[in-house]
Amino acid sequence: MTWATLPALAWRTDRRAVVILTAFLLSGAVSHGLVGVFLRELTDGAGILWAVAAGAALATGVALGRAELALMQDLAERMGLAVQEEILTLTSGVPTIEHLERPAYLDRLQMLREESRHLYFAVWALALVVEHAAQIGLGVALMAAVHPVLPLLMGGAVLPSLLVRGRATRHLDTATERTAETTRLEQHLTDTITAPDPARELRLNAATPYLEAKAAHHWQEASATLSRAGVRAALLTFAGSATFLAGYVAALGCTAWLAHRQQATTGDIVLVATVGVQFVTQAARLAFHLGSVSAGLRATARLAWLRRYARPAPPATARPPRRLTHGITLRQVSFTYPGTEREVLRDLDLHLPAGATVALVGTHGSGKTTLAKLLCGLYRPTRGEIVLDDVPLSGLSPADWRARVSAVFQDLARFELPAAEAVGVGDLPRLHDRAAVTTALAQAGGLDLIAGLPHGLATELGDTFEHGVRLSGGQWQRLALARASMRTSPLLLVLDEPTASLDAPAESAVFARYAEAARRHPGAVTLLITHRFPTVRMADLIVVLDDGRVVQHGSHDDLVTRPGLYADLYAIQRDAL
Ligand SMILES: Nc1ncnc2c1ncn2[C@@H]1O[C@H](COP(=O)(O)OP(=O)(O)OP(=O)(O)O)[C@@H](O)[C@H]1O
Repeated sequence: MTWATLPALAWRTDRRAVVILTAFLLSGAVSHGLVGVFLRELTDGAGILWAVAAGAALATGVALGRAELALMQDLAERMGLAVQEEILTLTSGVPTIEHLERPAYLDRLQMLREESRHLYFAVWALALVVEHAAQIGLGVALMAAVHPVLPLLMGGAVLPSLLVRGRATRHLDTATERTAETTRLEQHLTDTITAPDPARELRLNAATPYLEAKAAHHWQEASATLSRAGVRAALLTFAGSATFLAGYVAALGCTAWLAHRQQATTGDIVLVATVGVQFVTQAARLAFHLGSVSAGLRATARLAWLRRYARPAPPATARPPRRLTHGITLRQVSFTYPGTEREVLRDLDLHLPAGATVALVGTHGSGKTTLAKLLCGLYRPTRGEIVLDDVPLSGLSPADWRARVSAVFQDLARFELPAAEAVGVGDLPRLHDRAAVTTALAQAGGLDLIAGLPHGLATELGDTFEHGVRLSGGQWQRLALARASMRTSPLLLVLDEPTASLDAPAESAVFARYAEAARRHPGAVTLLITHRFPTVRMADLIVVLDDGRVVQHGSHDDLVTRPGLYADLYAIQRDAL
């Protein structure tokens, strides 16, 4: 990322506005400089016309400043919006989801989202840097005409001051970076306290004060770090301003001395006083705006990181088969979540036959959901490979593969949309296809749910809308199931505990329908994850995971008679009934 990135962003947003703005900025700079010249001539007795000219120059400067302001505001706003849109597109375009689940990436994204606001000011600041630099250049020329030492006195004070201010900005940025995680934690706790879903549990446990105290602690920790950095930055800024002032006083003293020796006129003193004041304020503003520009540059650097990170995957070497004939095979697949040490899946060798309904069984944390995420292409195996018939999954474009996968996960999305759309987004090209939505709902057993809604499929769902209908957990699950049923020919259907809120017979009925559908479309694999054995036993193949390894696989009748984890888990559940 270079300085050119910011003007390039502005140029991309609106060329005409950039050209007009530059003309305004330069004319504004000249009119400000001319005020000093006119005042000098007036002081040295050149007549009333110079006073009028000084007033006109000042008025022009002010008028141009107003116009600039409006133009810049509009341009910067549009640029900020374009960048926000780009962040959203890039974030959602990353083929895997590790950037959404990994703290280090979340911190970077959080900072990018926050800093993208700096972009708004940075372009603005960059324009002002150009204006102030032009004004300072003009001031230097005018002072040099009185005596060459004057700009040196002023300029000698500018450089150290700019460096000091740069350090002040760096202090603030380092503090923001260091507090990113704490701020995120505080935000998470505050959201938890104020969100409607956790409210019940929080009230019953009376845990709100505890979470509030924890959030306050994180907030205090972050704000203490930030305010320490703020104080340091303020002291440095003060030191910078003092250096400027010293230069100004020295330049004015020097001109008075020159006037005393008849080497300068009284008008020159007025000129240096006027230009000097402008110089001091312009240099202070220049330093301030340079700080904003450098904050913007850091934001663009993070944007560049996101662009690199979200770079499209290498071109696909194959396309997904139209239907599976052999099935999905895992060869020595291992997986470690990025940023962690522990392998959560280890050396999996597994074949999921085409047309089969496969149940994944295992204790909590054994790796079932992780395996499902790998199969869906949401993560890539750390070692080993996944093969569809004879096509390696790594050779497919992520978008091509995901277009052939349907899934419901435990932490399903609650789309607060009209009911028809909340289901239809499962297959965007058929979002408004009422017949397809109804068929999907029938498959998920959700038709009664829709019949009970005040406006049927047109009912707005969720609490966000005033007239939105609040659904139960089980009802949201029905809709998620229906959404996953929108695609008619997925090669992989993943149902990861999508019916945990239903009772066991209702869950069995749902799975029986999906198992039946799988038999009718034998070119796909249906993967069930559930802890309920009446459902598990329906599967053609049961895979038992323990601590990231496949420890058993086979049919229910086969596994239940063999000593092992499956028989143990089955016995525990049977005895509990
Ligand atoms: N995003 C993540 N980052 C790091 N570790 C994770 C992440 N998601 C899961 N894990 C870890 O991976 C292991 C397997 O988790 P997974 O969710 O796959 O288990 P599971 O068998 O589906 O459990 P459950 O039956 O409770 O749903 C767990 O130890 C979990 O802590």
